[in-house]
Amino acid sequence: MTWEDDDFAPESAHRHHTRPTRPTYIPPHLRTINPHYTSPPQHSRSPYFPEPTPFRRPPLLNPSGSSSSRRGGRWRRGGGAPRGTDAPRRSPAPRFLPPKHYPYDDLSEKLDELKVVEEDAVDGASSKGNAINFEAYDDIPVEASGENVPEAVESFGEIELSEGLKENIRRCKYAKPTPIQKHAIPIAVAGRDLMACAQTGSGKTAAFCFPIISGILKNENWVKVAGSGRRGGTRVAYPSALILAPTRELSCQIYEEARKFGYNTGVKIVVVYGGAPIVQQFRNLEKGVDLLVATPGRLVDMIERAKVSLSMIRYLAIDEADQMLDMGFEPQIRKIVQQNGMPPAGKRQTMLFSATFPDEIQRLASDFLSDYIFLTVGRVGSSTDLIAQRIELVQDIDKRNHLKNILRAQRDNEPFGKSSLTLIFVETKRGADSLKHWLSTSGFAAVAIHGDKVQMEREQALKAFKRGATPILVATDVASRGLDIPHVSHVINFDLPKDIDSYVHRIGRTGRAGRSGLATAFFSDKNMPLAKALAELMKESNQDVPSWLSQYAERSFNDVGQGRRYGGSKFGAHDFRNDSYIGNGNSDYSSAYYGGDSMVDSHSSPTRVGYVSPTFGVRADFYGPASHGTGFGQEPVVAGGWE
Ligand SMILES: Nc1ncnc2c1ncn2[C@@H]1O[C@H](COP(=O)(O)OP(=O)(O)OP(=O)(O)O)[C@@H](O)[C@H]1O
Repeated sequence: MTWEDDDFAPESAHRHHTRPTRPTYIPPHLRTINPHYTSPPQHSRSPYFPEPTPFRRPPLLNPSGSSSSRRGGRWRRGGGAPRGTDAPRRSPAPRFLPPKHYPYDDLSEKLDELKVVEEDAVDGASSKGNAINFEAYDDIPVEASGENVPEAVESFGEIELSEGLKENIRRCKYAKPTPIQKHAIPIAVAGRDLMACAQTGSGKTAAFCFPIISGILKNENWVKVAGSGRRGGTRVAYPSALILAPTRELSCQIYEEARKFGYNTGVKIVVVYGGAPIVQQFRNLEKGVDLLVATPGRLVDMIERAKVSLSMIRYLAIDEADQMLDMGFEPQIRKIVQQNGMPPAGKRQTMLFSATFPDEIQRLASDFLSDYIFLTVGRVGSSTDLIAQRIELVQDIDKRNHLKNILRAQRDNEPFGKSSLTLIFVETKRGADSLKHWLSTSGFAAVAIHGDKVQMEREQALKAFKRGATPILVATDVASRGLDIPHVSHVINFDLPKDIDSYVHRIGRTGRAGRSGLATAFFSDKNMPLAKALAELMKESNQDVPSWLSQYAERSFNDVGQGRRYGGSKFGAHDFRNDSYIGNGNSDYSSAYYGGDSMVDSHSSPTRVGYVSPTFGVRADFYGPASHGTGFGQEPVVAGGWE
């Protein structure tokens, strides 16, 4: 079984992480409400990103369990277990009580906020365009380390991209680069290897596609040699660029995006992924391919059948790179990158992207890179501040009713006839089918997607969801990464994942590209070990942490230690190379800037000073037609919303 065929159940390789001390980054739109933030705001808060309304409902636990989200940041080691009746009575334990009263009014408030955001025009931009709200932040933490880091740019015009690509960027209505694009594209265009981290929905796909497509176009002679040829009677594809992604759906999405960017340029783009008829994919390859997008399992299959050769690869991009190198899939990636004739690091250009990048994975990944630059835009492993997060204490037995009530409240609150989309994550494939069935019989049109579904079913489910025909999608983690579905306004973690990175990616299916989003999680006693990481993440994202969660966080830390399996903080991940350099006198690495305060490590010299300014926010267009349609003779793309 290949890994794109399976759901992701991160049972292994969870490791210990330490969290560097950094001043808390407060986005401008929240600064006025943070009592600890001293610098004055640089500009008035954007009307399009209103302050999250604090959730006023008291937590569903006994009143003795009070703690402040702002005060709950100190974790003590040691101590006894709170679970079960044998727990030592050191302090009053927060008790799970069945929810008596659901905070639906809060939910309505949040959804109201979202609607305001969605309805307002941004800078007079067309509701159909990909208008970016550049006032969403005026600064964002950026860290770039490595030697001779190329300068960031403020506009696409400043970057040496091929003309055909620039034309397509205009067609896509990408008026300005997003922060990750401002930094990553110049680095990549300069031919440097790159390990890049940026928050979910912040435009990483274009950040690796643009340099690759431009590079292919600039090296047309190379392209002529690549493409396809014959070996021993069979036709072999010789792509010059390879993009690897973990799931079939994400591969297809990247392919569609790349096709938009490569439109009318002559760059041949092909996708291969498991579950779809291989013969058709052979045929596509035989027509020649410059840029191949692939899932690892199907690609290995193609290589073994001598349908693809990697010997001409010049550009390699791995999306969701941390996941691609975690969970036992590393051998498959090594096989592709190191054992099948691909030019070695240094002879090819390698770019790794993700929103989360733990040190251990960085260490593994560095095998594939040469003299690379480590770039983080936004806090690594952090969720975007555009997502309002709610954590509710709900026991397993109560979850379905609780969900039904939330969905009902949401539906009652829909003013436009067409519902916004709700993505519900569950733990197991069977759980997904069962919940989908129950929702359908309870009057909520739902579809399910998971690794046991045949590809056709997966595609149909996703399509129905995107169109809004079935506005609820119940999914396992197979849908947690990368998928860009613009109208997802609410992500519900019916079952919380076991590690915090999965949570970050799951909730990142909303609040994308500058839009606001809402993420609700049902926290049951099973999730106790995730409490600490969850509370920290919420604090990092300027969310109000329920006092009961802060209490659990302290307890789970004491009981479970920092086991990575259940979270283990990865926040503030940084170039792991700095760890080894600190103290040995090497000063080549590291610069880090958070909000207004530069934090230059005394052991290192800065390679870049300043903020990304301005940054990024797309005018949300909930109920409009496809906002990503290219309008130049292509099928609507995957990211097209209501197709
Ligand atoms: N410069 C830009 N201007 C306008 N829209 C953009 C720009 N760059 C990207 N987008 C849009 O932003 C959305 C999110 O981009 P993308 O899917 O690449 O995010 P991501 O960072 O890869 O997210 P994830 O971490 O979830 O994979 C897409 O709909 C994309 O079309």
